[in-house]
Amino acid sequence: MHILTKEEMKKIDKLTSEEYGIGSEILMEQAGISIYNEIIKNFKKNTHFLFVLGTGNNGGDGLAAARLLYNEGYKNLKIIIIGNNQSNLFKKQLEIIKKFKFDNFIKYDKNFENHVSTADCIIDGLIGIGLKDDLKEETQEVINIINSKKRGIVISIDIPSGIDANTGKISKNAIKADKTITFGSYKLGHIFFPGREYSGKIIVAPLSFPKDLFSLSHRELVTSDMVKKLLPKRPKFSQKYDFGNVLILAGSSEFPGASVLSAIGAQKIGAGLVKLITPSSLSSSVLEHEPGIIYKSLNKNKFSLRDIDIISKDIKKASVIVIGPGLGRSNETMQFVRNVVEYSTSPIVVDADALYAVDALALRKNIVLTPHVGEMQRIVRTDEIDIRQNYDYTEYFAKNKKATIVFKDVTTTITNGEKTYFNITGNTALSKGGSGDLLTGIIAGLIAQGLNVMEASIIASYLLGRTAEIVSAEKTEYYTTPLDIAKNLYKALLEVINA
Ligand SMILES: NC(=O)C1=CN([C@@H]2O[C@H](COP(=O)(O)OP(=O)(O)OC[C@H]3O[C@@H](n4cnc5c(N)ncnc54)[C@H](O)[C@@H]3O)[C@@H](O)[C@H]2O)[C@@H](O)CC1
Ligand SMILES: [K+]
Repeated sequence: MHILTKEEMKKIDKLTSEEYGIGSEILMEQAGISIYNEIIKNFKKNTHFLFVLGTGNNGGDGLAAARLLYNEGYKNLKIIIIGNNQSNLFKKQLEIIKKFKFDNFIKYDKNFENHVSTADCIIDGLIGIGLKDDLKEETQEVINIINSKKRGIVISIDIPSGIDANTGKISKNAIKADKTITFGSYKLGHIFFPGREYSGKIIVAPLSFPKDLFSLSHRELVTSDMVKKLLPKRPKFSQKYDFGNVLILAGSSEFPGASVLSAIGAQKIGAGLVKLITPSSLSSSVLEHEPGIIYKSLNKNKFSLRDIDIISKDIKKASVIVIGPGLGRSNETMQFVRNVVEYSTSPIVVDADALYAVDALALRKNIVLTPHVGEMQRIVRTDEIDIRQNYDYTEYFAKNKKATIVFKDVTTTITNGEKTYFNITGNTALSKGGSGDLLTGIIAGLIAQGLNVMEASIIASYLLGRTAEIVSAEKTEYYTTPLDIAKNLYKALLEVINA
């Protein structure tokens, strides 16, 4: 599913009308029908509805839905219109609903609170993708009353009013919806916080938009279907060398655990051979978890420059390298990282401490950087931009550095600067030390099986998040650890494969 900016949505709207002859009036009627259909599935005819509408096309959709309900015998409907500048389509919808003899329009006055608190269902059609600048005071007030006095269910049309469709940011205030019915496809504001939270459950009504038009967006949501299609094949006539060779250069005497999780991740996702080389022997516990992993310790505290000579054969043999988890950040180790990246031509997953060397690395498209929020903010070297709210900056950075980035956050951004995928599976069970190391290993294990770095990152992010959801449904988000997730990865895999 493509994820659109408001500009892209407007362009698709325009092309649907101009190139395909399906005009905005038809689309608005369809929007109304899709809201109507969602409502009649869930509410009886005696339900008390309050439609709170602006005067743009978002409000027009609301009028269409209200009229359809009224016509079908839903008589307890009140409509309140906020604002003056009526769009042409809004005016038309207003004329139509009046022809149906609907006249229960209420004014915005001191009784508004009462209308809000007695409604079983409030439909928010104040503002959609047409939000401009900061919310006007009156609109802020209306939203405040709805959020604080509502008793019933709140359904937003297209996007909760007050949420910027391009960023998910709140403009002064925004409706907290239980459900949002959007049109054509997701907008970016639905998947970035706080918009994602304010949207509640999101339903996408396709309307008559031609599917081909959505490809004008280079951004997509990672879905189970997508993951299923991308999963590497495991032909019967094969052997371990067909599933690739993962080399993990990770760990130190100070941080021996991270490398273990990376190695387990690579093994559990199906890599043919996983070799973990660590400086310290403290990571040998990996063998208790997965004796199939090849483990080698250099019997020292941390990697340093000359270690490249000892492992050069391994580097040549590797179909993919992981470098970073638990390395520490000493100068010598950073030099080691730089040398490995220069020496190898294979795909490399650069994570954690190795990201500290990023400025000095010769990056290329088959190098994946996997920063979390703090690391990402640091590697883009600017405090002026809140990187969590500026996916386009992450895209720009990837393009500029010619690398692939997996920016791990509640909404994970996977981008090479040309195509971008957002993953929204996962929960707070992942906000724990070690889950990034596990992800890194899973990405590498998938690359080893022949996927490109983008494909591997898409699948790994989805599966990690989905497994966290499945495991914590049983064990809670408090209790679930990266090792639990690693051991249960098969559950998300089965879910995807059997879907
Ligand atoms: N784009 C499409 O293809 C389709 C769009 N439709 C609807 O049309 C909407 C977009 O319509 P419009 O472009 O008319 O815009 P909107 O209706 O989303 O927004 C304009 C309205 O919001 C008010 N507004 C904007 N900024 C404000 C602020 N800061 N404070 C207070 N009020 C503010 C304006 O006064 C106006 O009443 C979509 O969200 C969707 O609901 C649907 O009819 C289906 C098809
Ligand atoms: K809205």
